[in-house]
Amino acid sequence: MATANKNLSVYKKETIPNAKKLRFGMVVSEWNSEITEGLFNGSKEALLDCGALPEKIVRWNVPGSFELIFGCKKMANEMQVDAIIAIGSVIRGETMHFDFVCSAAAQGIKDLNLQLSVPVIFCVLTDDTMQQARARSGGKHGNKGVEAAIAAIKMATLGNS
Ligand SMILES: Nc1c(NC[C@H](O)[C@H](O)[C@H](O)CO)[nH]c(=O)[nH]c1=O
Ligand SMILES: CC(=O)[C@@H](O)COP(=O)(O)O
Repeated sequence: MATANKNLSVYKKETIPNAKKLRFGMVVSEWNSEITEGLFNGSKEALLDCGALPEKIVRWNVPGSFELIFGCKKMANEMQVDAIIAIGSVIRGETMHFDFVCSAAAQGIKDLNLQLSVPVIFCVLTDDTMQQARARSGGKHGNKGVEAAIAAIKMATLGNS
């Protein structure tokens, strides 16, 4: 199902475990900061809505989506967190760089989920246009940051119920 047929911000709160005991890491790319700040705000608001405590959410910034990989690895190794949300926005330009950054970020974060003991949630928008990115970071299609927050809670409590 394409995003266009699903609002990214919709969740049934009663089906989400309470997050009050959970600690979250959020690694945020500075590239396309209008978009990544929208993703971060949506994600943090959803975590708080589901019971997370502000003092149990730690944020680090990295230059771009490629650096999300090292930033998440460093956070997992140095901070006591139950899940990490990797937030980025890659928007196609004139060259193939888009393809390499998107692929590297996806593969790198996938690899972290194989290597680390904490889940790393892929909250990286990969859009052809700024319009598409705005639509998915709080616009008409909702906010992928919300979707990522719910995924983080579910993965942090996987197997507990
Ligand atoms: N063009 C975008 C980038 N490019 C930068 C890379 O992510 C990386 O920081 C650089 O290659 C140095 O290692 N990053 C994004 O997150 N979004 C883009 O649209
Ligand atoms: C995703 C990118 O790196 C891209 O936005 C950079 O733009 P360009 O391909 O025109 O150099």
